[in-house]
Amino acid sequence: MKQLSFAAFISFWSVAGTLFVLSLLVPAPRSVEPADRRYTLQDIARHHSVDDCWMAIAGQVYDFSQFIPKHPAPAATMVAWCGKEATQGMKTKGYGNDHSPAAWAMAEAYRIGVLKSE
Ligand code: HEM
Repeated sequence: MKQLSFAAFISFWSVAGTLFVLSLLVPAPRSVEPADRRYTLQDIARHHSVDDCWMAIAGQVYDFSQFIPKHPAPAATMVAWCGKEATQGMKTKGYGNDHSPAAWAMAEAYRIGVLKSE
C-alpha cells in the first residue's frame, strides 16, 4: 500500500512538473504591442484638443493628453499642434529652438504607435 501511494505521489508530481515546464516554454499569444499600432493622419486629426491630444512626430504617434498640464510652456503652445503632424513644433518650439534631448526622451513615455502613410 505504501509503495502504491509512493508511486502515485511520484507520478502526480512528474506530470505536474512536466505541465509546468511546458507552460513556461509555450509562448503566450502575442497581442499587437501599442508601439506597433499604425495610425493615419486622419486618425490623429480626431484628437485635437487640450484633453485629447495626439500628434505625429518624426513618423511616431503620441498621445500627449496627460502631458500637456506638465509641459513647462502654456498649454496653448502645444494645443496648436494637437491632431497634426507636429515634427516642426517639436523641433522649433514655435520660435526656432529644438527641444533638449531630455524633452525628446520624455516623449517616449507617450508613444502609442507609428504613422501609417495613407
Ligand atoms: C510639439 C509641440 C510643442 C511645442 C510648440 C512646444 C513648445 C515649448 C516651449 C515654447 C517651451 C518653453 C521655451 C523653451 O524652453 O525654450 C518648451 C519647453 C519644453 N518642452 Fe515643449 N513644446 C512642444 C512639445 C513638447 C513635448 C511633446 C515634450 C515632451 C514630451 C516637451 C517637453 C518640453 C520640455 C522638457 C521643455 C523644457 C525645455 C527643454 O527641455 O527643451 N514639449 N516647449
